[in-house]
This record gives sequence, structure tokens and C-alpha cells, in this order.
Amino acid sequence: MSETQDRIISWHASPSKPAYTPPPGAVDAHCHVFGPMAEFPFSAKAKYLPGDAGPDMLFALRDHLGFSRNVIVQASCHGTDNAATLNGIAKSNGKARGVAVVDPAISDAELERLHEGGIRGVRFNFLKRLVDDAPKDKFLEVARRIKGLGWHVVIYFEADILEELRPFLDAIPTLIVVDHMGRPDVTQGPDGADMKAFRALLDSREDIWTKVTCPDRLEEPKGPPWDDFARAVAPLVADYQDRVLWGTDWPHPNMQNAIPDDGALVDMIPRIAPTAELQQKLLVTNPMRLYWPEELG
Ligand SMILES: O=C(O)/C=C(\CC(=O)C(=O)O)C(=O)O
Repeated sequence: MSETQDRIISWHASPSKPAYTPPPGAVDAHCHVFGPMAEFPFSAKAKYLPGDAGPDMLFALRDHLGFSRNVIVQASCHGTDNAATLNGIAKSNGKARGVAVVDPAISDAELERLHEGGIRGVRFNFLKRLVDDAPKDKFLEVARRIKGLGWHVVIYFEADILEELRPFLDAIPTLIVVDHMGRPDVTQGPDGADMKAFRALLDSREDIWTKVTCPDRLEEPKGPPWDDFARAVAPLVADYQDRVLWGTDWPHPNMQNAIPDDGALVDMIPRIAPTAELQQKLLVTNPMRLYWPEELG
């Protein structure tokens, strides 16, 4: 990607203060860092060239929104070089952990180094607009190797390939977390074809979790107040309450044409998890079980 290209700003300059206050210890379990590029250059294969959105900005947003911890997910613009993600974790005083994207040829020593740096999962990305290829056989090899580290697989795909992916998903030997519920069409409602297919996946294994994230992406281009998202997703949170995670998705890669207000995203939480018990599971208990299990005693 050429350095002369304009760098994209996909995040809100001054997000509102949410009306909703998350419980103490709340985890933003899906966010990213971009660069800073001078220290952590983007991948030559990156499909977008964002502005710098480093750990200081992420932690300022965390505090502004009333959260305590972050799970930093390696974004495709950094390819398989996880240095920017590791830098974010290292700067967090123990308040961040991460999910890496790895070259399938990665050595055991490098996996150990990632573990030491706070990585607890690998992400397999199937979005053609973001990655050149997604080799299922090699991904399965990686999944078998990370099982021994106690890691999980985070997987990103869109609803139209769910059925095609089923044999691959069935073969993954670790816990699986599906990004953004596999991007269902939320305008179909809670009982629409996409949600039904996604529930069938969740019902196929107890160890498939999901992130109930990204009303902005799932209701693009309509935008807030994201009523379709709330209507489609609230029943899912109620029915699978021990295996759901929530995150801001900051700095919202590729959302430059519909940049969400992070405060408004936080205010979606009580609409999809209306009780204190559901909120505690979604924001604290569930992410702590996956990313800081040693602190649960
Ligand atoms: O941030 C997300 O969750 C979604 C992304 C970006 C992404 O995943 C990446 O760059 O790796 C998207 O849909 O463009």
C-alpha cells in the first residue's frame, strides 16, 4: 500500500458520554489499534490505510466510556505482524489482552512469545474485501497447535458463507468466537433466516461463542437508532447469555462513511441486555472467563 495515499479516519473525534454506566470491571472485548505507523508500519497487503489510532487513544476512550479492560484484535491492515497489538497490550498495565493473526508457518517459539505478550486467541478472517486468501486446511493446523496453549479461535465471516463453512467450523478443536454474529441481516428480525442459521450453529456446540457487536455495520447505511439490531439481537443475548461478548469495534475500520458515536454504541447495551445480570455476564464474567481466567479464582 502506497504511503502517498490518504490515510483514512474511521472514528468519531468526540464521542458522547454514554447514559448507561457499565458495571465495574467491564471489558471492551473487540477493538483494534492502528500503528502508530512510524513505529508499526502497515502490511504491504493491507486493503485500507488508516490514520494512527494507537493505545493511548484506545485507553482514553476506554476511560471515557466507563470500561476497565480491552481485548485488542489484530486488524487486517497489520497483516500477520502482531507488533502493534502486542505494544497495545504491553502499555495497558495488565488491562488488555489480545487476539493475533498468524502466518500458518509460525514457529512454536513465536506462539509462546505471543502468549507471553498477552495473546489468547487467533483470528481467521474470511472477508474477501479484507484478505487475499483464507486457507481452511492451514487454519485447522493452526487451531490444533494453539489448543495446547489454551487459546481460542476468533472467526470473521458473513452470513452468506455460513453453510459452506460448517464442516470447517465443526472441525475446529478449540472454543470458537464468531465476530459480529457472522453478520446477519438484522432487518429480517429475530426469527429471520440469518438468525435461525446462526442459532443452529450455536446449538451445534456449547463452545461456540459470539460477539453481539457492530449495530453500525449491521445497519449500514441506515444508521442509528439501530432498532433492527436491538430487536434481532436481544433474544440471542437472553438465550445464549453465558457465551456472548461485547465490544466497541473502535477505531471502526472501513466505517468512514458511517462513523458511529462510541457513546451511542455503549447505550445499545441495555437494549440488548436489559437486566443487571445479563450485563454482568456480557461485560465482565464472560470476557474474564476467556481472557483473564486466572483472575476468576
Ligand atoms: O473490525 C472489524 O471487526 C471489522 C472489519 C475490519 C477487520 O476486521 C480487519 O481489518 O481485520 C471490517 O468489517 O472491515
